[in-house]
Amino acid sequence: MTQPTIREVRATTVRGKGADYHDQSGYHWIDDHIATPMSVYPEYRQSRQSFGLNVLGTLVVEIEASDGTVGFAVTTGGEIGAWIVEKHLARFLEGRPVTDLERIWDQLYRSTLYYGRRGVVLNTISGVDLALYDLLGRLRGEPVYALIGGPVRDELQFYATGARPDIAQQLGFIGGKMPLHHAPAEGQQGFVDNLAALADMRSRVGDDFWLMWDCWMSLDVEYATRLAHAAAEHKLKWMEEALIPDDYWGYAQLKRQAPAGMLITSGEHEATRWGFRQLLETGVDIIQPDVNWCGGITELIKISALADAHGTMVVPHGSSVYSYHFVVTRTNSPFAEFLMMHETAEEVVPMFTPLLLNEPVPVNGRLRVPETPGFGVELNPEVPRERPYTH
Ligand SMILES: C[C@H](O)[C@H](O)[C@@H](O)[C@@H](O)C(=O)O
Ligand SMILES: [Mg+2]
Repeated sequence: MTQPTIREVRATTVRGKGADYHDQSGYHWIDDHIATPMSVYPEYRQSRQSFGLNVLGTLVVEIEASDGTVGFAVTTGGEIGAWIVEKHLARFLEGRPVTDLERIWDQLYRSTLYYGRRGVVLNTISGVDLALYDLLGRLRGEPVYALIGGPVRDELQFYATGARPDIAQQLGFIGGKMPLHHAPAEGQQGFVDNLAALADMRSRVGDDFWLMWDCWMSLDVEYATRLAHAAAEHKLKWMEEALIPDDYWGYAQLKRQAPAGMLITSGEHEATRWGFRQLLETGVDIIQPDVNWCGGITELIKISALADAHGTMVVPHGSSVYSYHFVVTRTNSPFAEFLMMHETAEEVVPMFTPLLLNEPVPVNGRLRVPETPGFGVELNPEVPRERPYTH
């Protein structure tokens, strides 16, 4: 039986919410005075959108096979990603067998090295790789998790990221990760306010519920060390992405200086097996690649094996069905992240809403990954998309 080949690759864009989940309108906890590397500039402290966290928008990659079957994936990339797909990457896909995942990934990565290596280029390569897996699953009538080794557990368990870990606890999640609100530039008052917020949440959830901080690259080693030691009395479980991703030396020092028992984690803005090799060698306790940003499933399989050899857990940054199909197949990924995209983090809503139909969500903090072919989701036809470039 001849293998279907790739007939056409199409890149479209969406503005507002979707895969660029920071692109919210109106009040949203995810854009409310969260510490960032830009916090050194007072005018950019209140809103991450003010410095452009939502400029990219959503990229949708569709790949049509010779028999008319279409697979797709969504990621953060917008028009830049669409240009890269249509003007550069399409040539390595069209005409090739759908099963050529490794060869295609290698050519996409090598051919963009002179301007890629991570960031929006790897987001785009990830989107292509995920669309290929979705297409292969649809062609074979299999969920993606069945293509990459099959489930090692019956269901996933989740911690929730958002402003209300106390509500996440009531909803059945195993922990709550809060955004850190004040960076070093906000001085001692910011330090005190950070701790007060943690102490307050600890008083609401009791001693055993996991509480974590997401520091979103906003700290330096000295401040992070002091904050970690001060947070220990409130049983902070992990301090996430304290430093900028390139400061591997800082992560190694922070890991050495952190209180015994407190986990140091990072990785959502890292990409490829080479980037994660550097991060793993710092000794961090958990790496958190985003499968929509690190290179897709083809690359995350390699990253996960490297981590496993280091005895390091892989808990992918929340990316809806794309991480669920991966996490359910890996023994060193014992739980997953669910990002609370409800504006006050008080309800469970689909992460990429309203972009996808049939997007599953955890119930009581747990989820059985659907057996539907591919990633099991469809594009919502009511969400307008544009195709800014063709080839
Ligand atoms: C909540 C964090 O500030 C980010 O918005 C989030 O995308 C990411 O860091 C996470 O770990 O969920
Ligand atoms: Mg994070």
